[in-house]
Amino acid sequence: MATVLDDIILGVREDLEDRRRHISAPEVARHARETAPALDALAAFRADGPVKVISEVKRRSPSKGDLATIPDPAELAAAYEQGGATAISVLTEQRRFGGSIADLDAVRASVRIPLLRKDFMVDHYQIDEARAHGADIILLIVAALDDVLLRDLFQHATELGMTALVETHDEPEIDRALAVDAQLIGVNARNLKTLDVDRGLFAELAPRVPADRVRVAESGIRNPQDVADYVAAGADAVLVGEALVTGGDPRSAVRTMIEGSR
Ligand SMILES: O=C(O)c1ccccc1NCC(=O)[C@H](O)[C@H](O)COP(=O)(O)O
Repeated sequence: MATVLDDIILGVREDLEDRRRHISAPEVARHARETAPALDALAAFRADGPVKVISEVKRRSPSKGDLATIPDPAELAAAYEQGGATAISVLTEQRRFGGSIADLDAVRASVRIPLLRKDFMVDHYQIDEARAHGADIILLIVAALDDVLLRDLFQHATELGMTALVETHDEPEIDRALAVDAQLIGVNARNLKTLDVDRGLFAELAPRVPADRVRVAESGIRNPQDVADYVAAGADAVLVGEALVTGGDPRSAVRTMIEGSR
């Protein structure tokens, strides 16, 4: 039976073919190479100081439906940056998350910190697009890729000077992330096949990720206590969406999460 992740990727591939008909792959690749160099996201995550927060622009989701309208993603991202976010994640998938490449452009124009294009990457074209629109980081979901494609997309991002956030959900996926030499490794508490969230998963899996890698706890983070728990379990960074877009004061929410983890 098809999983939620399978369905999302089916739609992503259809939308990708549409865009490819409008702007050819060589053209997007040329734009990607002509764009100002990507910011060094790894350096930002490895800098001294408290936990790093990746703050997400997220309108809706398969698990929760509508979360926030976010009429001005640039304003939201600026609030995140003022609150002390290390990076901004922009969900660009349209069908299930209500995002777009236009959101990426708007956010890029409003912040100076590294930008993650959060989407379901299956093709060089999407990585070129991400770079051409100012993203510094792309997401690679191990569960969505075979080893050959994972390595190929990882190498392509690296060649463009980008950082890949390689997302895992179990031990074999961590081993696959390590096999491509991923430096930024996410453990998603949300199972993308069932949408169940397990906040205890990070603590179980983190010891398998070498300490010289940046360990990111993703999803289901509700408050500063959750962040503190993840830091105690070895997280260098957390990725937060829903709690920030629904809380009403994104700037203080980011700041409180950082302060609460000290
Ligand atoms: O959020 C979902 O329901 C979802 C479902 C299927 C695939 C991906 C999904 N989310 C993407 C993310 O990874 C999250 O937006 C991100 O980790 C933030 O999660 P949260 O803080 O729980 O909003």
